[in-house]
Amino acid sequence: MAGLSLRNASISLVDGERTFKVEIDVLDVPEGQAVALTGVSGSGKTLVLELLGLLRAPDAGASYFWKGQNLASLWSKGPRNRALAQCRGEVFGFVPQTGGLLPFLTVSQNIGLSQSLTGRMDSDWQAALIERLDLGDVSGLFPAALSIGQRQRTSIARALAHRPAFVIADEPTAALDPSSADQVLELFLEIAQAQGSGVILSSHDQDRIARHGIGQLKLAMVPGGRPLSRLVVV
Ligand SMILES: Nc1ncnc2c1ncn2[C@@H]1O[C@H](COP(=O)(O)OP(=O)(O)OP(=O)(O)O)[C@@H](O)[C@H]1O
Repeated sequence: MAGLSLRNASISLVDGERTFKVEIDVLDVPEGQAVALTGVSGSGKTLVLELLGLLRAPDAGASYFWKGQNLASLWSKGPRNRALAQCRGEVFGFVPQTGGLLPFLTVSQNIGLSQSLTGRMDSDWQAALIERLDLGDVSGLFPAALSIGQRQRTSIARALAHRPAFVIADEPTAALDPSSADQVLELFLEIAQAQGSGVILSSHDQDRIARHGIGQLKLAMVPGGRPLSRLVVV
């Protein structure tokens, strides 16, 4: 399969008295398609997105491949090694849950960041994103002066600007009203599809995901003693 292929992965968090584990037997993300991780709050959606985006190491024994490259092995030289950071920056674009914009950069500087970090400068594409995401009037403003929707659209533009193979978006519409959420999601999926990026997003809102025709992977808490969540096919 062309795309991301994760097998036999888990993430274990132990923090004093608190423990939490997510288990994933199989997770495939085809290139150029969108999938959504759903599940209740606290079921581990953000953790799995971080694992997929090389922001968090899986437990030992996981297999994680893209284009024949073993992405899981990139962690073997530590979390700050250059190959890991380079792969993360070049293959993925991120839309963090809170927007994650740098407060000291303007909208257009924030959007240009992913291009300058990867050396993929493309001012025409940057201008097209600003126009498509309706950010022209605010492109010179700093994030503090933006509405939540404008921040979210800026974050989406930044994640797409370097044309990553995959865009990872953590609850990209959670802070928006229902009609803006539908519009932003539609636009996001349309632009990602136009440039051939795969999209992996998380959402609480299974109805919205279904309405947009996005395939779903659900994280479900396993009943019983210890906090354990497992990915199930829905
Ligand atoms: N350091 C830690 N030690 C133990 N458990 C942790 C630690 N950090 C996070 N967790 C637990 O990991 C679980 C998964 O968190 P995560 O943020 O991935 O959930 P989520 O599904 O994205 O939630 P939400 O929808 O509310 O954003 C939570 O139950 C949280 O309590």
